[in-house]
Amino acid sequence: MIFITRRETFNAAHQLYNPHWSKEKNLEVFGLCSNIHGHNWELYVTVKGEINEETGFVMDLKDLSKIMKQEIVNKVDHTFLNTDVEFLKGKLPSTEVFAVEIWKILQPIIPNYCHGQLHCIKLVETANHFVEYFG
Ligand SMILES: Nc1nc2c(c(=O)[nH]1)N=C([C@H](O)[C@H](O)COP(=O)(O)OP(=O)(O)OP(=O)(O)O)CN2
Repeated sequence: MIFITRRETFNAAHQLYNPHWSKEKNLEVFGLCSNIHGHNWELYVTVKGEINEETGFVMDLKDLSKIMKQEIVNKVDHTFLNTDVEFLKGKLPSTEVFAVEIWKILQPIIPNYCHGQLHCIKLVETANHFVEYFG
């Protein structure tokens, strides 16, 4: 078993704000992140599998890049995650929630391109924190 990873980047704004709470409670829980603010996000997608003897690949990383762009990056780049993105509608787009929703989209698609499977979604929100989701 070997693990391969592709990185893509995008810019998007979000707001950590629970609409069922008062503005004061949101400020207390989320601090300044309860205001709309933007990030330069990094998305790492890791696929695990065996090496194909004919290609030397687990999966063509160009295919993985194409899938990440089509399914995720093109839908979130330069958006406001709370309202503009269909797959995040009605959700509080913390990095954790965002990573889980990305997994749900990519997990069934990867096996169409290779014998491998999705292993990890790593979503980097700032230079100092990131989330990893293994399904
Ligand atoms: N568990 C989570 N905690 C936090 C999330 C999150 O998605 N999941 N998000 C945020 C904010 O969006 C925020 O923008 C992060 O900003 P900040 O903490 O200022 O960023 P840094 O980590 O880069 O800065 P430090 O000064 O090192 O704290 C907050 N929490």
